[in-house]
Amino acid sequence: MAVQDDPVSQNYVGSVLKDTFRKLDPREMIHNPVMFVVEVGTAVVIWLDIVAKSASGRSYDTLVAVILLMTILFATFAEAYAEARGRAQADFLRRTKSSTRAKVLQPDGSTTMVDSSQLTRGSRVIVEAGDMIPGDGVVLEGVGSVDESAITGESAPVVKAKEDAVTGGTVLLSDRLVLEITVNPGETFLDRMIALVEGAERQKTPNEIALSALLGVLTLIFVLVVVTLVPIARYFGPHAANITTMVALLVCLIPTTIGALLSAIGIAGMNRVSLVNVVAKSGRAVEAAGDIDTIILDKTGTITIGNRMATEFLPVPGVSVEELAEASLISSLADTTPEGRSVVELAQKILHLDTLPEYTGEPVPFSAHTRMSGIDLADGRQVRKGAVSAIRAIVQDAPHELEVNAELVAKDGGTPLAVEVDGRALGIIRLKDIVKSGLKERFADFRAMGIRTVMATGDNRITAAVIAQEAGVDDFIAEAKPEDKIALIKKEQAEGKLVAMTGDGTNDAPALAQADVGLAMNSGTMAAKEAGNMIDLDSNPTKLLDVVMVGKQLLITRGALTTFSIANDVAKYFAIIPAMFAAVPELSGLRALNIMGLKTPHGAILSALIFNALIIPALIPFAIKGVKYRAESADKMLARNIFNWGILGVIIPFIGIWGIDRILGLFGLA
Ligand SMILES: Nc1ncnc2c1ncn2[C@@H]1O[C@H](COP(=O)(O)OP(=O)(O)OP(=O)(O)O)[C@@H](O)[C@H]1O
Ligand SMILES: [K+]
Ligand SMILES: [Mg+2]
Repeated sequence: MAVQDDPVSQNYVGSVLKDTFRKLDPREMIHNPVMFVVEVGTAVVIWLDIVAKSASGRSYDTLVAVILLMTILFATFAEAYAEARGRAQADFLRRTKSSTRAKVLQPDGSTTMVDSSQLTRGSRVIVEAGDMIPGDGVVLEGVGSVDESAITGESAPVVKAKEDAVTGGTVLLSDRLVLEITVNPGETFLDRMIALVEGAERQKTPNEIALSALLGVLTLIFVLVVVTLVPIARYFGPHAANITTMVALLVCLIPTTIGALLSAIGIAGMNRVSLVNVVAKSGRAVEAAGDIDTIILDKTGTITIGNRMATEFLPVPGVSVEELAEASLISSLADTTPEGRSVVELAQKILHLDTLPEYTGEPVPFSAHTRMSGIDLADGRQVRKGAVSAIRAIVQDAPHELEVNAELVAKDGGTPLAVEVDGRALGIIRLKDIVKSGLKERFADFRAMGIRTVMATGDNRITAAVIAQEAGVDDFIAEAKPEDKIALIKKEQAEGKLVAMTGDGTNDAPALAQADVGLAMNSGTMAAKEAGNMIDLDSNPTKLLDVVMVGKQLLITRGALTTFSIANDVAKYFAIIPAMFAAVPELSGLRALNIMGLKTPHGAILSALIFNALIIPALIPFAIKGVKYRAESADKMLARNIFNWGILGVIIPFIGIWGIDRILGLFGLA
């Protein structure tokens, strides 16, 4: 799903403008202490210096009031614009959703047609090839391929079988499924997702609250500084203590730049996550992603490409390839995993079978706990395939060659599956594991940022070691059951680290909930999606790496603009203080501070104030797009950003204020 380049099209201009003014409401503004002080200051200037002394009609006071008003409007605009972009993305998602007719299965087996909006949790529906899936649910019966491109933008169809989750709005391409609807109207996954992207549930994140509080304290200190300056200025003559000038000084000194952009930066961070097709359930999750110390990735599907294909049968002595192939085929007849299907295909090829043979029996599905799958045939035979250690535990005296062949496969980075019938090991199936391209570079980037990558796999040690080495992860754990993954997360967290992980199965749900950032796959089970704090609509596990990047960028953007904002105020201090007291002979020493050579006190104050206002819209693009950054350690990044944004933050206003002063001079205002 590609969101158009500039989602804030003409439709949004009206709402952005309306919101810009609506946000002036002091009851809303109070949540932003810095801008609230500006608003109060503006009201004071308008009241005392313009309304009360309206006869005088001094253009200086009026100009200051207008610039102050613009400063506040730029701030409310930044937030309104960021929100509108989020809404535009939400509308885009909503357009992909449409109402359909659903075939509801009645208890007596008959079907009735109802509108999809009438389906409730527990409704059972039948979906046939070509039908749109009428709501979020799970598959009860059948196997079919589903086109999820409306949701994910991914054109390759996804196979859905019993217990898989399906999403309303996607289309069944083949076969027939019986579904159980899992949500009530208005609560579908898409509904909730849209509400989230729309920012309806947006709350300030802990870091944002901490930074706002800090900015609030800083503002309070400057209010005290300026208030105590009033009697001093009065002493030197009433002119210097003009209320308008005092308010202008205050507004220049308090961190208005970051105060104006803080909220927009947070909203834009969530928007950027949704631009990579990930829905974050909270801004907090995006922020946590930026602070991650350890990333836990599973092997199959994340580090290696998802469908491991069977490529070879390696029988033990005394067993023919055909015999092993047949046992493998039988063990996989009921196995709907990509591994199972590829075993069936390879066996069919070797046995020259065009159609599948019929066997009756009780299927034993694969589970990450038993690490095997198979079938209990009606004739009494028990056929199993699975991880070599799991099979070894249920056979008598496995021949030495089983181990030798398993190692052969593992050392090649493949997954060996052992096959047994009634306690007799027949041989090994080689599943090919292919490491995804480009991962090594990404893991190197993370290492440079000080983030550790750990692969957690249910596979054997040797395969795990080979794949870990090839992919370039920092560490791995092998033969891990789901609870081992949780234990690993808890261990890292106990050391004070923030952990991110990705997963798709019901098995992964507890680990997703335990992790600080749990990215669930949209193709995964509902349990996993409920447990995670982010959902990847493309179901691409490597997306976690993008999410961490977006989180980092959010934190750096906030840090950079905070540094810039505070550095900026230094220059404004040098512009205003000498100008304020320029007419006082006793303070002629202050003239040395007038390094910009500003001509008149009013000109200096207006220039500083205009610069202070204009820097806000000038930085909106950085707030929305995020500042540029590269993969490096947190320390280096901090140092570089303080240098760039801090030094620039001091220099730029000197140039800007000087320039504005010259322009005002042309109009006789300075
Ligand atoms: N369909 C299957 N039938 C039988 N055994 C399987 C099947 N799929 C996997 N296995 C075996 O069970 C082991 C554990 O599977 P599990 O899904 O826990 O881990 P994995 O797929 O190897 O790696 P990851 O933890 O990264 O998903 C696999 O390594 C493999 O040996
Ligand atoms: K300021
Ligand atoms: Mg697996």
